[in-house]
Amino acid sequence: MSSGTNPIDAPLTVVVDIEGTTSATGFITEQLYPYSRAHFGRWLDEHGDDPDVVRAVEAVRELIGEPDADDRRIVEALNGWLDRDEKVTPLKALQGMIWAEGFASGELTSHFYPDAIPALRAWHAAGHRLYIFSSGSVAAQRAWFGSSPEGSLLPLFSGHFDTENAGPKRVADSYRAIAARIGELPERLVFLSDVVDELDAAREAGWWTIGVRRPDADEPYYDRGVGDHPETATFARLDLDGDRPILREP
Ligand SMILES: CSCCC(=O)C(=O)COP(=O)(O)O
Ligand SMILES: [Mg+2]
Repeated sequence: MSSGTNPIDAPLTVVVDIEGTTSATGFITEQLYPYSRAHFGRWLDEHGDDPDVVRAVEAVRELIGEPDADDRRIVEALNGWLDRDEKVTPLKALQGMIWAEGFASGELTSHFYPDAIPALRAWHAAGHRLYIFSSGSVAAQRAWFGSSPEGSLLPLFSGHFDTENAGPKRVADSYRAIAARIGELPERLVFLSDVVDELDAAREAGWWTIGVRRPDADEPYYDRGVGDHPETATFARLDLDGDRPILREP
């Protein structure tokens, strides 16, 4: 993919995580998770023939090793993963479909830290390409960023990556796949996340990393910290003007 690679003096490309980075984990676990829990059964009833739902249900059956699992058992498995906040791809796929409906009807709203939207807008205006890499599915990402309190932020983004189209977030090959997909050299890519294992994986792939540690983050994320990655509580400190990201003094 070197033909699509940005020139070395082009602005750095920024890839952001959502939960714990642009947005509060507690908001997602307290608003979005219960909403999906309340709607899994209805969704399978009403959309069971939709090819995306069929694919997700088959993936659940395979993961739980029960090829004949009925809808009741599928919902039970989904809720079990939700209870343990396991970022399982078919769970995230079904949540994304359900949340998209919730956002469209106005039942759901999204949350962004006060520094996140101004920084994303400024980086975009300065010519940085922006992408999202989240365990939340692409459908969930589009619904979330499409319904921000300041209107749709989707025009700011050049693309979306999730565990289905890129791979697990704690695996370096997922970051290599993203770099290849967007035609960018690893040293031109900056990843922002609250999870140290994700930051480690991105760095292993040759990316710059910034650990985002929000003061209001729930345990265990805040307590785990971001290891030896540069750390900030706010996007406002991030200077992307040079050939590497720099954190300004707070
Ligand atoms: C609002 S998008 C969906 C959020 C979600 O379900 C999730 O698991 C987010 O995890 P992240 O990788 O963004 O920390
Ligand atoms: Mg996160």
